[in-house]
Amino acid sequence: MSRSPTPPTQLDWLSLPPDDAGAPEATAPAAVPWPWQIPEADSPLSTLDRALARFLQDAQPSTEPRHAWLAALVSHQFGRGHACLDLDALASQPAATLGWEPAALQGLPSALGRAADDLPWCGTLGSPLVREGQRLYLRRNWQAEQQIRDSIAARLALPPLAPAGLASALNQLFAPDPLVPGPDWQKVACALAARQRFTLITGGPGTGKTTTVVRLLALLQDNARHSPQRRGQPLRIALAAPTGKAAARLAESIASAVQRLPAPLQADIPEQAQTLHKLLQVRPGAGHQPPPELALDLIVVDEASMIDLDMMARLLAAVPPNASVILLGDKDQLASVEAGAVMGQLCEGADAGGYSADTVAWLQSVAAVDVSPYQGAGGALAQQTVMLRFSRRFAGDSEIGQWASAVNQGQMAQVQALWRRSPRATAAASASVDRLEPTQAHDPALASIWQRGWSTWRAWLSAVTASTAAVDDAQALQALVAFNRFQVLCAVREGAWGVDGLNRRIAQALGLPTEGWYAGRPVMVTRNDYSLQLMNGDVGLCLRHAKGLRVAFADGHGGVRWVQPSRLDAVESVFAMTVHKSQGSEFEHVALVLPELPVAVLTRELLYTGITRAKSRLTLVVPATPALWRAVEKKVVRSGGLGAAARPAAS
Ligand SMILES: Nc1ncnc2c1ncn2[C@@H]1O[C@H](COP(=O)(O)OP(=O)(O)OP(=O)(O)O)[C@@H](O)[C@H]1O
Repeated sequence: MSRSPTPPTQLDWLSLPPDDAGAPEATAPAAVPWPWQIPEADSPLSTLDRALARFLQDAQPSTEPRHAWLAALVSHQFGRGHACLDLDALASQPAATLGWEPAALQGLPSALGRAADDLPWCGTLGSPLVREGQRLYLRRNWQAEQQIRDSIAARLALPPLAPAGLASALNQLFAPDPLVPGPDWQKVACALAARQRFTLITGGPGTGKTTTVVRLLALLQDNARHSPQRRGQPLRIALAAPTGKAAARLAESIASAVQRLPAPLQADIPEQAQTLHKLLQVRPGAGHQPPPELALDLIVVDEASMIDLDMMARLLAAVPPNASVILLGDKDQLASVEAGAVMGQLCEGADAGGYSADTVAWLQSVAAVDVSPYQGAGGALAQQTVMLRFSRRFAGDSEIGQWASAVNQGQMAQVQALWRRSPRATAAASASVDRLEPTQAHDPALASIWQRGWSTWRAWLSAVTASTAAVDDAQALQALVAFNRFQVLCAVREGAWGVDGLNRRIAQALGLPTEGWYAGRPVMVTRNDYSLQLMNGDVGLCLRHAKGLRVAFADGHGGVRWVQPSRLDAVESVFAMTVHKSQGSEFEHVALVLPELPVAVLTRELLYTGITRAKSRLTLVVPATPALWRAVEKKVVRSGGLGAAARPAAS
């Protein structure tokens, strides 16, 4: 079989150094038999995984077949979102680690971990693979982790900031609330973020991440305006999020939280947020351009759980070393689509706190908050990590909150009790969580869920389609708001319970065409389009505009952008979307549809993310309950070196 040349993207992906920087020289292929013992067609290894192994073998032949296996497995794990191949996990739990069926595992050689000891493609300057302890990386992932760790450590090592009058400002902004149990974590988060240049704030929906940050920004700006060193100059602040939708939502929540501040504190808080792609000038196909140098004093990034390794490394490199970085997110949500679980790993241990005696004493003195029950041996990062625990959205006996918490904590008995307690979806329109166990995808009860979910939007649509008048901007915005109140979320794309099939059947149930452009068609952009300024995940509605059929997108500034359907080459109907795509969005009412079988992607994180997209109503569509139980049991573990265990011990 001929050895195919390596595509340029693969070199880029390995982060190989230039030819003269120590890269292994190509030599004739070794005379060892190619090590795959399973037919290519049945192998869970992709062409790319094999190509990488071949490339390395060609460049620097090894007589040990297990070396090629290791290289292919590192690539395989990268493709599954892991930052590295965890050799311990591979040895102890190969099936769970690789996600392979028993038949595929039979082809796997034994003692692969031992073969990693003399792997020829790692260990030298610029080598394509890097081993750190029991973790084997593609060099680029290792570099990204290093950059993230170094940048965070450098920020945490700077002398603490000491905004004047911090204690009184905190007291002014955070009045005691007897309804909130335990320490005032919002006040703690604000205090810690004011003292150091890197802070992680994690919390479930409605726990007050935005409110806290807005109060922090008010406090810091007030301080800056009164600081003689700054001569009245406010801080330069940027707000960002990984997707267009998340950025728009952040801007909206910030604007509304600013309104609730005392008037003198409202000045100089930005109300525009941008995507990380735009801020960091990431262009598809542009290769690895150096990150821009951002001129700012502080950046707040929301939905940080969606940020992958590469993007986080780029972000931290772009922010000046003495500027503050505040990451907001929910550590328990689905990790990024691309490799890494940066937020989840950096926040490991956040539940327990792990605050040092110094931090506990400092918080007591400056914020009058007692976090001594959360004292522990966390490292420097733990001192700057806060978990907000009280949800004002899902407080008390909120059923969605109970579902979210039981699923998140893997409490199977509680999930089963909640399931039994939920009424059938069509019976009680007032229940905040209801459920349906359809026997087949054409179950008429499903059609009634879709019709009821979009009833306001459909009424609006029939009224405008009955009229010959064109739709104006205000009407288009109303239509988008009405449409976005309800959303069907699926765990998978394919099959009867996946996005593709459901989109068609929902359109039929609503009496709409299943193909082509028509007034009322909701679409989602599936690829970033920089010329149209549309981002992957943006949702628009096709409507009858004065110039003909146009797709209306909210522009994020209270206006509408109209785009000709013919210019949109990467869109799909969006009655249903995957839970992955829904990250960063919320809807009044969510119908969460599970597949019949417990497929690999159906995990606790996916369920939790889907459930928490619902603001006031959740309809669970579960054709077979074992899939639900299995998902609750299945927690995703992504291998990587940013977790607490890999970080330096307590400082
Ligand atoms: N300390 C507080 N006092 C009063 N209301 C608060 C407080 N903190 C948050 N809220 C209210 O709770 C709701 C949720 O707060 P916020 O939007 O800040 O949470 P979040 O964690 O950013 O939510 P999301 O999950 O939407 O990102 C808002 O209506 C906000 O006004």
